[in-house]
Order: sequence, then structure tokens, then C-alpha cells
Amino acid sequence: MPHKTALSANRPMLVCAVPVKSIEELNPPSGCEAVELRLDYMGNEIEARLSELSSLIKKLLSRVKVIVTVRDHEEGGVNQVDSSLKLKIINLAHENGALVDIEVEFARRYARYIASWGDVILSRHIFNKRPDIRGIITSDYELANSMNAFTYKVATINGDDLPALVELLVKEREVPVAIVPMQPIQRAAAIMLGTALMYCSTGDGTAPGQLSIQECVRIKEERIRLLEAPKRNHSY
Ligand SMILES: O=C1C[C@@](O)(C(=O)O)C[C@@H](O)[C@@H]1O
Repeated sequence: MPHKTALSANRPMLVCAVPVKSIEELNPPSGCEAVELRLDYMGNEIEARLSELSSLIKKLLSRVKVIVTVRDHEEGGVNQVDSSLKLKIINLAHENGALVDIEVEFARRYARYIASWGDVILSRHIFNKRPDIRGIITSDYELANSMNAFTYKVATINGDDLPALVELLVKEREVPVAIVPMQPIQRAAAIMLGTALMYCSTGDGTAPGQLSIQECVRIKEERIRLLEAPKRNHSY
């Protein structure tokens, strides 16, 4: 994948996050550049629907990128999904050409299965105050680079984590960095700063604070306008 910087006008990729409660046809609204299928909403029931899931992924892929996520319970997953089933789903998604979202802890545990796929969004979700936030995301980011991940993503509920996240975005190396704060105003700022991904809602969202896809598109357009604005020679 060519290296893009936070200054690329293509960023962020706008991801429409879908809480999948049953496998049925989906028509992503305009503006969705990717659709995230949050399959943990179905829990272990998804096991009986894997062939329909393959068809859904293939159909969606003709229109947008697809991200398959089975979020671990400890990192905000809605229903527990057995690790063996999660691995099966991740494999199925990978073979069908979808991106897969995997938590850092899961990736460390199952490195032998997913070591260097290149289509992994390596993710971290922070729900408690962590004074060691910089250490955590720096070490995660090393792993993301060693795996040649598609993106490293960090989501946090702590408003005061934003400066640490922005620092990582600015220091980005080969692997693009996605920063996902919780508060809507910080999400808007993250779009303007060129986060690699931003998750947006199309109805029922999957996280508090998500902006609607229409708001995400509007802010991304403002970012493009700002990047393309003629340079002025103001003294400050
Ligand atoms: O990790 C993320 C980010 C997210 O939690 C958010 O805050 O928008 C939404 C999730 O669906 C996605 O997997």
C-alpha cells in the first residue's frame, strides 16, 4: 500500500459502522467509503450464518471497502464470541477480500495465524484513565509496523488523551494512524487533522459520540477546502 500522510486529501476514509443484528442486505448511503460490519452484536449466533456472511461481504465489496469486526468483550464488544469462531470469521473475511479489525491483545495471542496479512486494522480501545497512554500507543504502533498493518487505530473515551493521539498521528511512519476520540467535537477535529479512518453512524451507531455520515462528509469537505485554499502571506 502506498504511504499516505495525514496531509493527503483522501483522508480520512469514512467508515459507516453497522451494528449487525442479523445478516441481511445492506445499502450503504452515499458518503460511506467503507462499511464496518460489527458482528459481535450477533454473538455466537453468527456461526450458523457464515455462508450468508460471505455473500454479504462479496456484494458490499462491489461498492465499498468492507471491514469485518468481532470486537472482544473486554474492548467494548456487545456479545461474547468464542475465540475459535472469531478466528474462523476473520479468516473468512480475509479470504473474501475484506479488511479485518483485530485488537492488539488478540493479535499478540494469535500472531501465528495473522502475522503479516497486510489487511489488518490493529486496534486499541481505551475505557479507563491511563497515565501511561503514550507508552501504550507507542508500543502498539511498533507492533502495527512490524505486522505491516493496514492501519493502527486507537479509540478512547478520555477527552484529555487527545494530545497524545495527535502526537502519534504527527509522528506517523509507514502504517497510517487513525485516532478516534469519543466527543463529537474531537471527532470533527480528528477529521480535520487527517486521521486515517473515521467511524460514522448511519442510524443506530456503534459508539457514543459518533457523527452521522452526513456530518462526517461535510467536515471532510471542509478539510479538503482548507488544504486546497490559496496560501496567503500573513505575518502570523
Ligand atoms: O473501534 C471502533 C471505533 C468505534 O468504537 C467508535 O468509537 O466510533 C466504533 C466501532 O464500531 C469501531 O470498531
